[in-house]
Amino acid sequence: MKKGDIINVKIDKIAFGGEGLGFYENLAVFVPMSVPGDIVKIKIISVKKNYARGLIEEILEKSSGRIEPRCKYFNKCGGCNFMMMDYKTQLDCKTDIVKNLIRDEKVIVNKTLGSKNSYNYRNKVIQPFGTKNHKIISGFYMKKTHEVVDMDNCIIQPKISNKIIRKIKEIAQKQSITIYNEKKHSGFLRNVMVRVNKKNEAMVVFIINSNKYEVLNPLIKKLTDSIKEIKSVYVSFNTIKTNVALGKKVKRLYGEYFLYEDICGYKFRISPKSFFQINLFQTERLYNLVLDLLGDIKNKNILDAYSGTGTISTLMSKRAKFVYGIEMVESSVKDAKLTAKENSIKNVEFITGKVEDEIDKLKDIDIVVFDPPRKGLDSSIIKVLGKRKIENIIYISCDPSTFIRDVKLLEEYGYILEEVHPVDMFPQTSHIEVVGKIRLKNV
Ligand SMILES: C[S@@+](CC[C@H](N)C(=O)[O-])C[C@H]1O[C@@H](n2cnc3c(N)ncnc32)[C@H](O)[C@@H]1O
Repeated sequence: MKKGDIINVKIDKIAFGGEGLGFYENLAVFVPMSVPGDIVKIKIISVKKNYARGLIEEILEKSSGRIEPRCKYFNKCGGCNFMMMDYKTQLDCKTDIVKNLIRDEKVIVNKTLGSKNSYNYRNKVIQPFGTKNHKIISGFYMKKTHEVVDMDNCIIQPKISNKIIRKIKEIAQKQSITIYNEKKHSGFLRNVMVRVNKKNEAMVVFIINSNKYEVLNPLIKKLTDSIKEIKSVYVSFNTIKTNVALGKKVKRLYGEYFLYEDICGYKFRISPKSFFQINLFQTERLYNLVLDLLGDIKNKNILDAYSGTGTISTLMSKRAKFVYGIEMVESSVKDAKLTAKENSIKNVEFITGKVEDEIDKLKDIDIVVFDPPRKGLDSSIIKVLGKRKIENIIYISCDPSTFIRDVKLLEEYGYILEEVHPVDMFPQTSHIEVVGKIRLKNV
């Protein structure tokens, strides 16, 4: 096989990362945007020793799970790479991907817990601005480029987020606000972040390429006058050449300091820089699943490692003897401490720092709940777990590949993975969240 060849292939399943996988003369062929059961005519774009990749030229036979994507930007944007599958097929594919990664009959892999709202769920969005024919546009970057797709309505975002961003573009255009040019590193307005809570209240953060924000004042006045759901406006200063949207410093320019969010009966504060789960309905289910997997913890000291704004710590505190939270983002820890105070919770302590630096200092831990970022656990943490022989671990992961890597390393120290629950936090996309229950052998 060589680049440029046109072949027909039947898609058997979806591989980790979201691409369809079929076989052609025993060679694995990956096909983006395909659905299991599709028969597709593809053009080969690369050939390696053990596999090839090809792009769909024509769908010869449609899978029964294939649907017409509801988003008009689907072909350009690339963010929702599962939107051409019906929701049941998306969930089945996610379960299958996790099973294929784990490849161990002894581990129970449960069916993926689906989301009631598979659209309009994404309560935090950051969009870059751009210009096209002198018109201000915003959206997401076109697949594998830094070119902004001009988008007025992203259907996985809440309607209010779309409305706010449309209004910002309209006002910014009238007020001749300049837009950041990545290549020249010039222009003022870089991105906007909108966070929305269950009550449909919004926080808007303008990310600017300047240390002076005053030019935003008339825009904010017009925006907040016309959209009453906006409860808080911040500016974030980001004057360096970087792909990271938010700058280090933020300043409140209008309204409240926080948004409040209700989760399982507790009120949590959300600040501009704090991590907060992006699909709220599923978050409650995720957290309840964690509580179920923990079982009876009334005599247990628990560590909530990577605790964010202290959501899981707070929920566990009701049942546990004591809970420690470790989190490196200061504003998140501040939010967590205030939540504990406001809810009169006495049996929690939040520590600002890196998990890898702090975990071994806590000597009385019975159980650990990990919820790390995509890169998973630092190898030094695995070594501490090996030495300390923690009886139970709950591991929440937004990247099953690093989750499996860490599980394999823990197995060398006598831990076993008992069960895994995929939870669909990110409908329409190939992203998968899993919760694993891990325990020490013979305990
Ligand atoms: C996936 S979030 C989980 C937050 C929280 N459990 C929740 O459900 O909202 C991961 C968190 O880990 C924090 N973080 C990333 N690396 C860290 C590290 N090395 N040590 C401590 N916290 C870290 C991030 O700031 C973020 O708040």
